[in-house]
Amino acid sequence: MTLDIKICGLKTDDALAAALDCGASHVGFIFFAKSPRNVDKAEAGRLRQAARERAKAVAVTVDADEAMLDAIVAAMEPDMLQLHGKESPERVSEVKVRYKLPVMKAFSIREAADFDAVQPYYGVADRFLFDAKPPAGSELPGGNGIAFDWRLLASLDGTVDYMLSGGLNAGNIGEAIAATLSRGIDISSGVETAPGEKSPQLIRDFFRAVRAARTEGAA
Ligand SMILES: O=C(O)c1ccccc1N[C@@H]1O[C@H](COP(=O)(O)O)[C@@H](O)[C@H]1O
Repeated sequence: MTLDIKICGLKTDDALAAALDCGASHVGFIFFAKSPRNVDKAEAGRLRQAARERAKAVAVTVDADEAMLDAIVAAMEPDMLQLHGKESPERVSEVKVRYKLPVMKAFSIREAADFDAVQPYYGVADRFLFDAKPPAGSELPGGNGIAFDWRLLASLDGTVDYMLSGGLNAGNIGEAIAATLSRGIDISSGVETAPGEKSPQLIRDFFRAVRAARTEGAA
């Protein structure tokens, strides 16, 4: 089974190049003013050019309105939208119709009951993303470097297409892959030296750890 790998929160040419050279399937750009990974729309548009034909460019937004989404889509021509706020199923549908792009809907998970919120989005969102609940006081709905209990994912039907995120890094990705049926993984702060500062070396280390885990799992 292929495993999609998304490196999120990219802002620089060197980090983007490392992600693409390592074989990232998705590269993510954050449009959320409070995030240290927030990127200017035009700059994201410039960066995403390098990803064409190599990886899917994902625009990450949080409860964005039409004006903001219109501007992002026009400036960077994403291949996919990641909705990381409290967008309702109706809102997800509207966004899909308006932009004719696949939508990945993010959910915050801390306990089994948090998966109850997912049900209304089946058949609406193209993919799910399961991230940890932000810690109290955090202004970020994602990118907090916190993992949730991956064993909770066992309650999901094996056919559910999701990306696993939240607190992944080179040290725990082997355990995460072994513990879940995830078809995709998504990492941001685990390949940073400081909030918003991506490290090409940590990106390479992460891919090396993924490959080692996959080789081990296949043996
Ligand atoms: O990374 C951010 O700053 C961010 C801001 C707003 C919405 C989502 C954000 N990031 C998402 O968080 C997860 C991964 O986080 P981490 O690996 O735990 O740091 C990923 O889905 C990002 O797209």
